[in-house]
Amino acid sequence: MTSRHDTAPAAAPERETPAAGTGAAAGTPDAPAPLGALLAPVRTRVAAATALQGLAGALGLVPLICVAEIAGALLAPGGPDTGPLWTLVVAAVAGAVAALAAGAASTVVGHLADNDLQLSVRRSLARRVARVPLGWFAGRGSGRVKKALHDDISDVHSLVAHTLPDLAAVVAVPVVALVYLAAVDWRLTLVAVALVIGGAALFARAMAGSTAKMARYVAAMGAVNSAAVEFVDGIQVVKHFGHHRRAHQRFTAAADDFADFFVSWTRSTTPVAVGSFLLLSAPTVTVTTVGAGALFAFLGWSEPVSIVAFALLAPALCAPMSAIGQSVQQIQAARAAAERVAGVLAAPVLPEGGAPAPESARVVFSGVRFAYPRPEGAPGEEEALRGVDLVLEPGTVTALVGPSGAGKSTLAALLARFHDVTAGSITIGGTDVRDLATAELYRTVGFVFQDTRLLRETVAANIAMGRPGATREEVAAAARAARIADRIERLPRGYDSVVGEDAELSGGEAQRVAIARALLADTPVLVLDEATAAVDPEAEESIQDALSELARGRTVLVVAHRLRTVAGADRIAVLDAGRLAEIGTHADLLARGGRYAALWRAQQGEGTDGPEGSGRPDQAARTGHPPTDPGRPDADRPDDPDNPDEPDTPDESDRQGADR
Ligand SMILES: Nc1ncnc2c1ncn2[C@@H]1O[C@H](COP(=O)(O)OP(=O)(O)OP(=O)(O)O)[C@@H](O)[C@H]1O
Repeated sequence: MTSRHDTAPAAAPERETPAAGTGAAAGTPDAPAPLGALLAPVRTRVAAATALQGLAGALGLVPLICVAEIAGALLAPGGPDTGPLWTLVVAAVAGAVAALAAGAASTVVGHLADNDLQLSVRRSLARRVARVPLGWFAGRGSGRVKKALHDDISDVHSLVAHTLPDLAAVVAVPVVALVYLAAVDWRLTLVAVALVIGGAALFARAMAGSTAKMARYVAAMGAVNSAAVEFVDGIQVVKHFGHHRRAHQRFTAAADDFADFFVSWTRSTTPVAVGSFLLLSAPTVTVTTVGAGALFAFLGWSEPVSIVAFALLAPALCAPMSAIGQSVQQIQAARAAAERVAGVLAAPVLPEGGAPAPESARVVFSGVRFAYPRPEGAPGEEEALRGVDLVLEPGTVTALVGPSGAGKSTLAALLARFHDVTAGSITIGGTDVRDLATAELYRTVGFVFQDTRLLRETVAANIAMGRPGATREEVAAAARAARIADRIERLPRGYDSVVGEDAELSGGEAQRVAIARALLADTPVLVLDEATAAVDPEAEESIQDALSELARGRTVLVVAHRLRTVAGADRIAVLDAGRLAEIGTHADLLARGGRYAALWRAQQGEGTDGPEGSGRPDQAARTGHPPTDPGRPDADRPDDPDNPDEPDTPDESDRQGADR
């Protein structure tokens, strides 16, 4: 196919705004750190909120300063000076009111900025997530998006709306207090500062090596968690095989190890940490400075009245110390959160084309190669598909079979563009799937996979997702065709029952709702993953009937793990180690005596055939297609590769370019 795509990497990463429209790519040398990039759109307002909170903290000291000044005026050595009294009272009240107003303004500005930031980040995430390949979600994508949208944004919220403004107050309050107290009495100020320095030094000692100790703490906690999960998750196996004592011992050993480490850590740090908190506590600072003030007054070094200022304001010097530790932790959490958000915002997206709807439903896989993206730093690259050529003719059912890991699901997922091919191309009606807009692609290709997800909406809405605007009659007709209408009508509110609330559907029922959705979507091309491996025979029968209905008249690619369910397909393509090994009808392939015949015999031997154990594929019921050739003798004995009556069909794999 077109050379443009032949050299294009899978899902050519197209970098978008890394963080809320900042226009710089995180991770590049000149890019701002993710947190800076994330906050850029609201930087001015965050700065304003921070400044206002700092101002509020400083203004909050004004009443205390005024009280100290009033005391100074009333206790003046030459007798009470009532002159500045009213001015000081007014200043105290004005300071208190202004502090409240600045604090409130900071809260409003900070929260509005945070609100806009959350909205823009969530929108950016939603835009990005809508354009990443569906295959991205199969990895760790869903969890990452959930964390980015919820937990990480809440960490950034704490930073913008609370931590940064509070940090400003934490810095402004001691600075203003220090300046005022130094002006009142520098000797007493030195005493207070000595306490702060002593407390901070002890705190630093208590925290020495805390990074390594924290890592050990996390590891020990992780060991307890995994032992607990292993114990609970594997309880059935463990009990069955009589290993409960060993599993229990592993859990208690991990818990003991954690407890021992924690006790030794706290034992070594507690005395120093407690000393630090004692030195920095308000009673210690007050008692010490007041005591020192009394001594200094006795020695004639200080005015006795300055004791009042220190009694009121010295605690403000060290009160914020504990808040700083907490703020630093929150900033670290927000930085990590911003990195994760930037990671999701930088997820590779699928480039889209604008080609018109394909004119036919003929699908051509041409030299398709694909390797899953490896996690960063992981060595090597193993191809899941190594050059597959395959044509799906309109209106036919093609089954993909082969051993586990052969690449069946991968090939099917590429047609639904869960990923883009690494090399080669996939066309529908001659148009490369990469040239179609996503909406056009999904109007053309429908899929029903084993892992069915229904939204927490009404059953009708879940089915109508296949065709927005479908009438209730159309929804009900699709449900009938998908053999799920009876079950829906028995729900408390019928089609208006909400999935997960009053519509608790089993896996097989959810599967049929998905089939009804696909029926309503009425796409000319369908990708089906055999979906009946885990359901009981009755449900399997219903699902197969529904699938047969769905397959009628479309170009269908069905991934099959159990051969009997697809023995009636128009063609069966056998994949092996990422290559097309054989292709033909069930009868052709049995006659060929190759890999398919071996797989078929192996599955017969496993007795996986159930009622069809005789080897008679119930062709019409399985795929909605008539048997390949009901008149042929082998139609009655398709499992017999040695059937002498089997016509020697040409090996279609040669035409399909198999075994490249
Ligand atoms: N998300 C993924 N990331 C990395 N490698 C993957 C991923 N999914 C599948 N693979 C690998 O790609 C190869 C083909 O897997 P695929 O699921 O397509 O095989 P399959 O034939 O459908 O197997 P099964 O019958 O067991 O479902 C395997 O080696 C598998 O380990």
